[in-house]
Amino acid sequence: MSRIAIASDHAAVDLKTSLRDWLIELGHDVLDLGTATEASVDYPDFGYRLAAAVESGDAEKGIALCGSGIGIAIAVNRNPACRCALVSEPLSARLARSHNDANVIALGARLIGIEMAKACIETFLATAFLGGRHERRVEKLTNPVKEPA
Ligand SMILES: O=C(CO)[C@H](O)[C@H](O)[C@H](O)COP(=O)(O)O
Repeated sequence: MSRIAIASDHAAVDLKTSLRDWLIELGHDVLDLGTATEASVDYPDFGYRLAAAVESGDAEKGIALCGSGIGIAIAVNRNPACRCALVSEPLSARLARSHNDANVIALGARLIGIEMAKACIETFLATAFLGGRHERRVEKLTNPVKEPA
């Protein structure tokens, strides 16, 4: 089973710990990149750390968490190796994989409960990229065109 990196700021540390333990119980290889306590930290540091793990191949997929999920999603997406989708329900998690080939999802710990977070993650991990017409579009995300058609 491929490795999953998980990272959060202080606002999502409790949810991260619960999700990490749940994923390990399910048999996943989980790389916990912090934070480890409720002491206030800056979400970009953890978003960049998670993105670097995906970029290097240390992890195939990532789960990024902060209070809203917004800040850490922005941070992860600063790394061109990552396509991070902020999701709050499983349909978005499925579309993020099937259409966008997202390799990271972001969740807002102050906005969703643990059961919804688990449902999003299960769908994210179980859904394959559809390819086809979506391949061309994802390629344009990887290599942005300066003058779009
Ligand atoms: O990045 C965010 C908002 O886009 C996250 O929700 C952060 O977790 C949040 O900003 C942290 O806020 P705090 O008041 O410092 O706990």
